[in-house]
Formats: sequence, structure tokens, C-alpha cells
Amino acid sequence: MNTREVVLASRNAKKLAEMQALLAPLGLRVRLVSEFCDQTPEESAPTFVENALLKARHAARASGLMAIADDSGLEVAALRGAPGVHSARYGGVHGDDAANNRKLLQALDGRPESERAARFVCALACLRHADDPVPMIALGLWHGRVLEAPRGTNGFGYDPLFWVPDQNRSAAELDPAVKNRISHRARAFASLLAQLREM
Ligand SMILES: O=P(O)(O)OP(=O)(O)OP(=O)(O)OC[C@H]1O[C@@H](n2cnc3c(O)ncnc32)[C@H](O)[C@@H]1O
Ligand SMILES: [Mg+2]
Repeated sequence: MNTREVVLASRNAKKLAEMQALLAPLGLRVRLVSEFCDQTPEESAPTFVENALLKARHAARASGLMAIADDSGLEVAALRGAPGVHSARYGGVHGDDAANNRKLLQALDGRPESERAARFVCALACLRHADDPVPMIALGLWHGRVLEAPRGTNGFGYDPLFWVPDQNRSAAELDPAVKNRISHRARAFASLLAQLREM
């Protein structure tokens, strides 16, 4: 096994940019799953952790390398956890951020602030190889609330609708470096890096 090289099992360019910055302290050579294969596994599991494992296993098998996958999304308590594991395709078309945001605004139309609490969830799975029986798992949460209209142009996905109370800004108004210090993904990577350093 080559432990100096890792494949990132995502096809979302903006998510990949965040993952690469968060992984940089380890000084590994980073490869992308798109270099090895065109297919994507179906993200059909009911949990973020299981979907992250599906993606990591697929990338490890395609590349022969250690693999890291991120499965993430936004949970709104008043919507019983939706968009949840379906965050990327909430609006009907996979990866259509504008449609996803429109649907979320509609779902919360007229709801008071007290019913707009939300949290971003990030599950990371890291496999040393495709048949690794001891996957490393890391979770990160980021609490905020859903705005009534989009704000800001940074980031991706639901960032323009996610209000970060202690920053007094939406996630899309944050400097990318700040988002990468405090986000769900930042928290999950902090935990994963600690595990990788012990490996
Ligand atoms: O599966 P991969 O290829 O990694 O890319 P994806 O975009 O499909 O990623 P997910 O399946 O994990 O779906 C996560 C969705 O949740 C949203 N999301 C996740 N992290 C986010 C973040 O940091 N900011 C805003 N939205 C985010 C966004 O809509 C993503 O498309
Ligand atoms: Mg996906």
C-alpha cells in the first residue's frame, strides 16, 4: 500500500477544493477519482456514513490507492431532517444548487426563525484499500439556520441560505479560508487527520 498517495472520491469540484485544502497539512500526493474511472457508485444508503463508505470503496478499488470520501448535506429539524442524505438531488436534478435552494426556500416558506434551525453534516470515510476491514470514520456538524433569501457568492450548495450566527454572515459570505476553519467539513477533517497521524 502506498500511504503517501491518496485518492479523493468526489466529483464535486468545489467540495474537492475544500477537501484538498483541509488535507494539505499531511503533505500527501492527492489524486482524484476522475483520473481512474468515469462511473460513480449509487449513493443509495440511508446514512451519510454508509454513503461515504460506498464512495471511498469504489475509489479505492478503481485506483488501488488509499481513498477518502465525503458525504455531506443539510438537515433541517422542522423538515424532519430533509434535505438530509438527499441534499445533492433535493430539487430533482443531481447537483443543481439553484433548484435545491429554491425547493428549500419553498419548504420553509412562511416559517418563523424558530423553525429554521439547520445543521450541515459531514461524514468522511477513509479506507487504506478497497477491502479494508477497519475504515476510519470522522463526523463534523455545523449549526446555523436557513435564511429567507440567498446571501453571498462564495462556497457552493446551500451556503447562500445558511446563516452562521457567530460570524453574522451566511456561509457564502465567509472568506473560503474562514469557512474551511469552522465548517462541518473542517471539523470532520480535524478528526480524520488526528486518526491518520496515528496510523
Ligand atoms: O458525492 P460527491 O461526488 O462528493 O459530490 P456531491 O455534490 O454529490 O456531494 P454529496 O453527495 O455529499 O451531496 C452533498 C450535497 O450537500 C450540499 N453540501 C454539502 N456540503 C456543503 C457545504 O459545505 N456547503 C453547502 N452545501 C453543501 C451540497 O448541495 C452537496 O451537493
Ligand atoms: Mg454525491
